[in-house]
Amino acid sequence: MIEQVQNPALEIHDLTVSYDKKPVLWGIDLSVPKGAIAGIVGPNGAGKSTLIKSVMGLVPLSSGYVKIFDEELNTVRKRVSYVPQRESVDWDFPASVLDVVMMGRYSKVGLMRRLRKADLEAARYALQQVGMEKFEKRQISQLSGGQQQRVFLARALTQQADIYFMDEPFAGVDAATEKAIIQLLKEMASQGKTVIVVHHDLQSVATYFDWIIMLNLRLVASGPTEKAFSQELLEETYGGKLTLLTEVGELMKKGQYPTREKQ
Ligand SMILES: Nc1ncnc2c1ncn2[C@@H]1O[C@H](COP(=O)(O)OP(=O)(O)OP(=O)(O)O)[C@@H](O)[C@H]1O
Repeated sequence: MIEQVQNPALEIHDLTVSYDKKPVLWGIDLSVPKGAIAGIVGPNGAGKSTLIKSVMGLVPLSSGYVKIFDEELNTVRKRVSYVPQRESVDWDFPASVLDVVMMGRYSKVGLMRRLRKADLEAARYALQQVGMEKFEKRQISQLSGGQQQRVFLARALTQQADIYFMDEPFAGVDAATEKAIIQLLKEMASQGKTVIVVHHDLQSVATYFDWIIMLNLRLVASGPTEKAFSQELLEETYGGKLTLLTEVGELMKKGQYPTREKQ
């Protein structure tokens, strides 16, 4: 089930990516509508992070192309924000919370311009949005995992981008933080921003995302969650190995699976 959309926020065409000549993504063709909150799901090693990295130009493409708002990445870079996996960052780097969030402004205003009072205000506002305003002077090495994730999100928010790519923003955060983050992402989407998130928890897919990308080396599905998030396609994506799949499938059959409308 692969639904293509007109005038998409993200378009990926015939994308193949290999590491050491071994393909990890194969012939991916998909598009994501503007204003969607899209989840990328698939088993470990399915190529989810690689998909985001290839969109961000961080890994070379063996074939294909990526367009964001119908443009090459370099043309629209200021409209794009990327939140990498928390583990991929050196959190021992000596910087305060405010420093890190202010760094987000550089991608908006350009490296050559000095940051102004308005940038400081934008950074503080972003910290408020993620409930971290009291921590602005704290060294980032002295934060918990969930607090680091919030700071990361605040940094992304200050970029005031139109499309956000986030690699597992809920990894290692507590339930309250996860709720706060998803609320914020939904607000962003309701303002027309497009949010694309690598996600692991299948139980929350239907409540979090209105678009779903199911991946396992090849693209299994890309479409509205209510159409694409089916037992059959889940089995195709995960090879039917997870017992969770059966549980999710049973709930869906009984009509008990939560949907965004019911939330
Ligand atoms: N820099 C790299 N060099 C070589 N192989 C890599 C590299 N990065 C990832 N891989 C391999 O590419 C495949 C896809 O990795 P990727 O991190 O994109 O998967 P993922 O779906 O995000 O996995 P996970 O759910 O475990 O985070 C895996 O087999 C991984 O071992």
